Amino acid sequence: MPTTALTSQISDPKSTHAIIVAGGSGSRMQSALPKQFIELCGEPVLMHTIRVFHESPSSPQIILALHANYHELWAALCSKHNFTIPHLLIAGGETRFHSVKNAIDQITDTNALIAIHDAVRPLVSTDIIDEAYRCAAEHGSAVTAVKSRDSIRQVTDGTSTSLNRDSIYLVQTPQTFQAALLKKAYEQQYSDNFTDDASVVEQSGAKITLIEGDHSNIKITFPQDIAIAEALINKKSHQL
Ligand SMILES: Nc1ccn([C@@H]2O[C@H](COP(=O)(O)OP(=O)(O)OP(=O)(O)O)[C@@H](O)[C@H]2O)c(=O)n1
Ligand SMILES: C[C@](O)(CO)[C@H](O)COP(=O)(O)O
Repeated sequence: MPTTALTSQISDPKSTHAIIVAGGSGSRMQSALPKQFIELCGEPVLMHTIRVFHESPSSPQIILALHANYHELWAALCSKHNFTIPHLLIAGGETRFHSVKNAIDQITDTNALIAIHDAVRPLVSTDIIDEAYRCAAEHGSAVTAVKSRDSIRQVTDGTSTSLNRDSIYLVQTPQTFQAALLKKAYEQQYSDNFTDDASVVEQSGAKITLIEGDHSNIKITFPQDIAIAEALINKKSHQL
């Protein structure tokens, strides 16, 4: 039996985890129900997002960070929609940083790969999820980003100057990291400059690797984003 050849064919499989952050209140959406629960094509935003991760070949273990006040509502919605995808439900924190930190604390395997994804980006694709795990395994990090389609100007002291848009990237999620790197970064004190996971990891001294995102992977932030997301989901389902 060619044991050497066989062993060399098996790539070092690491456990994969996906942290879905849903601990926000959605103040910019101005709706009584936080935006992660709003129905898109008949199902809450959050269920669309979790399903994509569940269906990705990387098959991550899913951790959902949700404010404790909404755990009962989530259980009721899962029952109503017959939603049975396995996931660990934990409490969200005061900010996105604190929600991520709570979730990271649940993962003990320091060799794991951890993707962090906004619950309110339901249009992520399985291809991007898998590529992010692959790239993070190789480089330590994989942060999804797209080039700006608009021209860019920077305003300083009331004067605007044109910037080279080819050097500007708009950052999305998933943001995927080797666990040891991410855990060390999240031991830092919270700062208001931490707008995403890449900024936390970068501050800890690690290099960030960008991967190609998708302009369709929108973050549902304002009321008009619901109609845009529904149109994109309908388009996607017609393509299948
Ligand atoms: N304390 C928080 C705040 C935000 N998030 C999550 O981080 C993601 C991106 O945040 P954002 O779009 O800003 O969501 P909200 O904070 O809910 O929205 P807003 O800023 O308009 O209040 C969302 O999935 C949100 O639920 C979180 O897990 N915990
Ligand atoms: C993490 C993020 O989605 C990357 O674009 C974004 O930074 C979240 O920002 P927000 O201020 O919480 O909307």
